[in-house]
Amino acid sequence: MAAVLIVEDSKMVMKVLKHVASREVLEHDVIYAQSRAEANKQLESRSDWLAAIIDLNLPDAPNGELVDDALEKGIPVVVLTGSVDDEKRELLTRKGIVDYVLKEGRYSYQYAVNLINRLTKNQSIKVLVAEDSTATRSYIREVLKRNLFQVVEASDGQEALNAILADDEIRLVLTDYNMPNMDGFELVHELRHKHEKVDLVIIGLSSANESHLSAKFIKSGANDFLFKPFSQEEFACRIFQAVESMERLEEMRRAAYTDLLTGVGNRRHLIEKARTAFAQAYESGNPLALAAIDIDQFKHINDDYGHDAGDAILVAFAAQLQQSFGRFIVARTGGQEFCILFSGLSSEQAAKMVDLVRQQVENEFYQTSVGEVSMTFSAGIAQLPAENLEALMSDADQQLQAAKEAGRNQVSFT
Ligand SMILES: Nc1nc2c(ncn2[C@@H]2O[C@H](COP(=O)(O)OP(=O)(O)OP(=O)(O)O)[C@@H](O)[C@H]2O)c(=O)[nH]1
Repeated sequence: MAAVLIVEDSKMVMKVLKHVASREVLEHDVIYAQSRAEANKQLESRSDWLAAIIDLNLPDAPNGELVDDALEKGIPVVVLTGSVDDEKRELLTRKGIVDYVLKEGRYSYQYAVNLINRLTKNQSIKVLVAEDSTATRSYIREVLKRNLFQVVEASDGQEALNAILADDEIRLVLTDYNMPNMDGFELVHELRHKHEKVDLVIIGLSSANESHLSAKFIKSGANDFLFKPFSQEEFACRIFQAVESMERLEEMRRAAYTDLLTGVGNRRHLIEKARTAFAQAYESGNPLALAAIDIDQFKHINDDYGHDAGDAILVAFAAQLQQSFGRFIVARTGGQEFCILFSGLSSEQAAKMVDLVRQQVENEFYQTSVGEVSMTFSAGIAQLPAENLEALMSDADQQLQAAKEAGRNQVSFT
């Protein structure tokens, strides 16, 4: 667990910071100090610092000396300051801090702490900078690195395109317009053939005297644009805003495709995945099977042990399916019904795998708040050819009914 240092001499401000940090910074050790001497002792005691929030004026460091100490150690710093003017802003930017926050009340402390969480997430975001000017590229790289992003660089559009096609982890692209081999618009066009706005955020860079380019960037498919030259402050704000909206969309998409109770995929997830799996199976001639799985006599379980116990069993069973069939597509498609899409397997091969889990389940007890409960399930499995997912599901359902009618706790397949 990396550490975050918070240094503030005012007891009242520290109280607010502690309150906010204890609620918001959950992934790190948060260490507090009230002076430069105390903070430096802490800084010496370990080396895994993620970042620091430091008051610019401390009794034993009245001119930001502790900010310099931390920056010298390569620790990203968010500065707390009582006032700011152009001169101070310029000085702080030159020092290479992440950001400064005016001590204006609760919201500003919340903002400072949020920046720590932003830095944490930035560590796993890869950004590609496509820019032919070495000076601008290295300026952008420095600002991105200061904010803990991973940075990949390209000096023209073609190089950028190749890098992105070869690396799925690139989530954000900053692209200049004027570049050799392929310009920024062409790059955006090419990228939008493959990546939607939520998968890959693109920000165009254009000079203020070419203001028409900004709208053209957006029309070509960029998410946003920035006029050059930009201040570090503006740049970071725009990047954060773009990344946060990507994360929000991602979260919405995840929620739309996830079953709320069990956390496995829902019917929509299955339908979405099946579309690609069907196309691949028909193209390659590889087999594809679908299992419809239904817990036996689930109504009795609810009646005998209560709805909460029923829910606990659904959660545990879904986790078991996910663990056993994680490399395939697992979805909860109804109350006590689950489906598994087996790409590359015939229904006979899938049936063997499902039957192993069936045997495991019949010999197991599930922990619930009212004690241990045992259960069984039945499964029906069908395979291609089928016209579409609905037809395959209907074939699998017929097999499931056959398994139920034959006495439950068994697997039937075509
Ligand atoms: N606890 C709980 N129960 C649910 C949920 N969704 C559906 N059920 C219950 O699942 C039961 C399904 O009952 P039936 O369709 O009669 O099927 P069954 O009792 O499993 O019987 P067979 O399928 O014939 O073996 C109903 O009692 C539903 O209320 C859920 O999210 N949580």
